[in-house]
Amino acid sequence: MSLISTKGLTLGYGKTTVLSNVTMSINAGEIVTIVGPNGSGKSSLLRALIGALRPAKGTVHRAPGLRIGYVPQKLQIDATLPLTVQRFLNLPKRQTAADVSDALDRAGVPELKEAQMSSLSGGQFQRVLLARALLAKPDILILDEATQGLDQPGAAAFYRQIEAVRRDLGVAVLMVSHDLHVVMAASDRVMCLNGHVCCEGAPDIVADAPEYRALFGTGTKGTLALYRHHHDHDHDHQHAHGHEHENGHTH
Ligand SMILES: Nc1ncnc2c1ncn2[C@@H]1O[C@H](COP(=O)(O)OP(=O)(O)OP(=O)(O)O)[C@@H](O)[C@H]1O
Repeated sequence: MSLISTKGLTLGYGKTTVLSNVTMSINAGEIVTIVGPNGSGKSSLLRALIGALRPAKGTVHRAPGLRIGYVPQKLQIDATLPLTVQRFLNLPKRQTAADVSDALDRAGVPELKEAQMSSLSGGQFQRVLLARALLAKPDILILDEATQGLDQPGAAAFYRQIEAVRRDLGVAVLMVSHDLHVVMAASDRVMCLNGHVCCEGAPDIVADAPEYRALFGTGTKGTLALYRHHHDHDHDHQHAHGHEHENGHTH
């Protein structure tokens, strides 16, 4: 059953198109990962899927009554504000103590309930954001580079937690990630974006993929489980890796 799908989805800001003609669908219980260079439209796609960005063209369809748990790439919290994890999880909607405990358990951080938000490590913070997303009792979790800033063991542990959540709750997971070697192992399907859907496929097929390396550089050669990459087109808008967004929108 399809939870979210798009047809001919084109996204842009003002006159600039950032993503063209995306047709995709996420089924119940699947783990799908979106990869792609900086500025390739990954976050924009997620924002369109959750309804926060209007399509320039095409459509987004969400199953009726669909509940989405969204984990943003970053969340700024005023460090001077005294705010415990428990209180944070009760914003903006009051939750039962049992639901808060259950969400923190599932996110793997039951001990953080009384901790100050400002005292959390990067990995702990992401798990609290995961707990917050779980409070929505989601059919699908949408995570935007949730492991950014975590070291490799931290990222791997986070993905194991996501897999456990999927196993226990049967939620679908759609995530953007740069941790390719970890992600490849954990995903049912991988979508590579570069202004359009560049390729899509099962991650477990290790292939020599020159086009993929052309996108991601060769620095990662040998450390990645590459997937088969059928490429039948050229890119007229390659983005440099590490590209800073011109409009001050940085991650
Ligand atoms: N609010 C906005 N207003 C104008 N342009 C935007 C806005 N948000 C994103 N963009 C631009 O759209 C393009 C795609 O951005 P997006 O954040 O979707 O890419 P991304 O693949 O998620 O990048 P990254 O890997 O760096 O997070 C970029 O060129 C970016 O500068």
